[in-house]
Amino acid sequence: MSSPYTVRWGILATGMIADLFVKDLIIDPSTRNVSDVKHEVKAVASSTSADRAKKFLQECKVPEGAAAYGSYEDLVKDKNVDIVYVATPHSHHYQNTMLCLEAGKHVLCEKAFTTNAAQARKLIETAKAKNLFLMEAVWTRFFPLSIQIRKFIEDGNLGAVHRVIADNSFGDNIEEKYGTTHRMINMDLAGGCLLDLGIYSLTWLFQTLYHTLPPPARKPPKVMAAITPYHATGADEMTSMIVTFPSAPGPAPAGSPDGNSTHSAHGIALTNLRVATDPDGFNTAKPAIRIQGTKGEIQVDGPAFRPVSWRFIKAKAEGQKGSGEPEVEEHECDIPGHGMFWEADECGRCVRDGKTESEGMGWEESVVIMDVMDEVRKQGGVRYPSSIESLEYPLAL
Ligand SMILES: NC(=O)C1=CN([C@@H]2O[C@H](COP(=O)(O)OP(=O)(O)OC[C@H]3O[C@@H](n4cnc5c(N)ncnc54)[C@H](OP(=O)(O)O)[C@@H]3O)[C@@H](O)[C@H]2O)C=CC1
Ligand SMILES: O=C1OC[C@@H](O)[C@H](O)[C@H]1O
Repeated sequence: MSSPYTVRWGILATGMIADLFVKDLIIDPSTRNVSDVKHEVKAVASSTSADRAKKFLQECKVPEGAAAYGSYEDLVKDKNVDIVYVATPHSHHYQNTMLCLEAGKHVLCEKAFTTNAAQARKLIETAKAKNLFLMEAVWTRFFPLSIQIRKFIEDGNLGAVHRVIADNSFGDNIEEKYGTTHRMINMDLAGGCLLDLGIYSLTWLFQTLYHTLPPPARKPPKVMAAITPYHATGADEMTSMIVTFPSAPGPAPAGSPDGNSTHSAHGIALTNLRVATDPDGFNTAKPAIRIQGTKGEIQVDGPAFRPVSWRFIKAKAEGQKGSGEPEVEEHECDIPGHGMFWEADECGRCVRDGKTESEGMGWEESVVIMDVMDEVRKQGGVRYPSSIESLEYPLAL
């Protein structure tokens, strides 16, 4: 057996998610039956101070030897780093990712990829020109659960998929919890539920209705949206989207016009900071996601960003509707850690194999999703400050 490929990581920022990501990186990959790649944290940078970076390394129990920097500029100069994980607020992804790419580093950038689709396109153009790997860190897509569900649909088990309903909402007293400056509702940091939480609802629509089609059959959807802004900052606190996909998995209904081998589907993507997916507040709603086809329904239990269970409920045949219990297949998918290591493994394999993008979360799909979010914000009248929507680089924010 050949030895595993070692992925040498640099960590840009030391906030909440960087902590969880690094703790996952240092888990032994054999605990998730992975033997072809392994991870080393080579350096961490904090824009606050080098001391903050040092403390972060200690708190995350990173093995001795990793460098601690007090600036992101220093991190990207480190020759021991191959790929940088960008874990700053949405507002800063474009500038920070560009910094890494310009320095010749591969990048895994947290969701939402950028503040708008134009920034995403520019980053991709840069990665392509420099032959560097770049991926939006939509970790949920790399869960075995997501892969199982996509395959289940691709294999035709749902028949024609006509509707997906996905919710990722946190019910909080926003005034008390976030005030006016927290990144969740701060317009200067591209806050609001759409980019932070709604991206997962959209992920479920896209990974089931779009990604399950062969690439030439994927058609960008149309969206109708409603947004309610937070009175204190203008960030979106309630966002509901109806997304129409012109082609969706499974056969077209009998009698469809000649040459129309496909059919459309509706996706309902919901996100909200005032009411939760689940009133118990832990977001474990059963289900948070419903994927509905002619042969039955997949239900995925919440939270939409970290689900561990799903079921298939078989549609009853004509004549049997309304009688007896439905046939149900239950699936449990344990996560040996937080679950961010699967996306990290994917990055490692792509870098090892000289790929610039991942099939699981490809560039085109990230851009189409950003296009949808741009349109949602346009319809809802939400605009971030021009500096954080700018394509200018470098720009001090
Ligand atoms: N995949 C997932 O499950 C999750 C993903 N996320 C995503 O991760 C990103 C960061 O979220 P999270 O870790 O919760 O955020 P935090 O506020 O906890 O951390 C963000 C970090 O970014 C750095 N930073 C640089 N500039 C700024 C600035 N102007 N204001 C605030 N922070 C700044 C800081 O690190 P330093 O001082 O060290 O430079 C800060 O600690 C977002 O894109 C979010 O959507 C968040 C939570 C879960
Ligand atoms: O990505 C995320 O998933 C988990 C949430 O707690 C967090 O706010 C969000 O950024």
